[in-house]
Amino acid sequence: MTRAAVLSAGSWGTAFAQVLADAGCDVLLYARRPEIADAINAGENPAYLPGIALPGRVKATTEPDVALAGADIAVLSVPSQTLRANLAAWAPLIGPGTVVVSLMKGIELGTGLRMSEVIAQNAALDPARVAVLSGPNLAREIASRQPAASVIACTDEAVGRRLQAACHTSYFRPYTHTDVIGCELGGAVKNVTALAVGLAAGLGLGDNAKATLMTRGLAETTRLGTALGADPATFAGLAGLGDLTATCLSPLSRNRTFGEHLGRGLTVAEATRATGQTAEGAKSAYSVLDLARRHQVEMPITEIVVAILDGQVTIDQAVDLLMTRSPRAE
Ligand SMILES: NC(=O)c1ccc[n+]([C@@H]2O[C@H](COP(=O)([O-])OP(=O)(O)OC[C@H]3O[C@@H](n4cnc5c(N)ncnc54)[C@H](O)[C@@H]3O)[C@@H](O)[C@H]2O)c1
Ligand SMILES: O=P(O)(O)OC[C@H](O)CO
Repeated sequence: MTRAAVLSAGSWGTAFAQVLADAGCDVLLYARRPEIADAINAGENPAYLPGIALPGRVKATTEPDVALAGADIAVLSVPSQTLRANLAAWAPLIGPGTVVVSLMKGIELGTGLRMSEVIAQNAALDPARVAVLSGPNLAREIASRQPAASVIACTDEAVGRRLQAACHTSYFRPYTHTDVIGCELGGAVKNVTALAVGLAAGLGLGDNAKATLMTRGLAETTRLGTALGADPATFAGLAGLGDLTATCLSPLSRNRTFGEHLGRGLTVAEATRATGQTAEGAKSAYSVLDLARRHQVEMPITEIVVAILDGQVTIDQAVDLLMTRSPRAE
């Protein structure tokens, strides 16, 4: 039987632990707080997924070494900006035969690194042993066993197929891919676009405005991805358009919700508190913009999101700035 360790027990880590268990894996979930580990061992994670009965095959521990000992697969699911610090403790515990899977959708501030790059560098792993799972995967829907598909990207196709088998269930359909760069960028940048769509919703703008932000957001994501070596076709797939659609349209999305709070007039601190869980786009907007500038890629929506987060422009001014950009061909 495949042994999977999942670190940590937030919304997506817990939901994906259930997917792995339903697919037949033996799963040990690492939780930082003992009360969360105890609750999971009693069959629920009320802090993150209240009302979801977890399968008995999902067990929890507060000891990362216990979770990782003998694991065939180590799944990492923490806020992106905390990954490096977490890896300082976890990397020495990852066994030589373990394959690492990133569930995270963010770009590291300061370095511009994708999460798989942070893992490969800090755990000294061959990139062929590091995979990424990304797609339209709202944790609450998946925890409720509603149908969803996703992409497992790994440069080693055989590793990708092994992981695919380890998490394929009647309600979760993973596809394989080899474009790790494209899948990771699709997941990280859609959070910034969803934040912009949330801003538009909070401001009371209509569906034309939201559709425009989504389409032009995907265009700027594709430009950045292509400049960084991704296959532009990836952005039309589940890890691109698929995830963008789910995140921008769903009230379950924390990034969209965060933007909506800002659009209704809350400050960044207030919107962060009101959202409660990780809204990666609030940080990744900065690292994505930094990457874009380094590669001379124009990303007007990301640029405006950063200007709003920094308080340099009001949301009304932002709409004006986007609408009065010089006319061009699509
Ligand atoms: N929730 C979703 O629907 C979903 C779906 C797909 C991808 N993701 C991605 O998965 C990653 C994790 O998201 P999530 O929804 O599980 O987040 P979450 O806020 O629900 O949980 C975060 C988890 O990380 C742990 N953690 C470890 N170190 C931490 C630290 N220093 N500060 C704060 N928390 C720390 C927390 O204890 C918690 O278990 C993100 O990159 C997110 O974009 C989330
Ligand atoms: O809740 P969000 O905004 O972090 O989005 C969750 C997932 O990434 C959707 O695929």
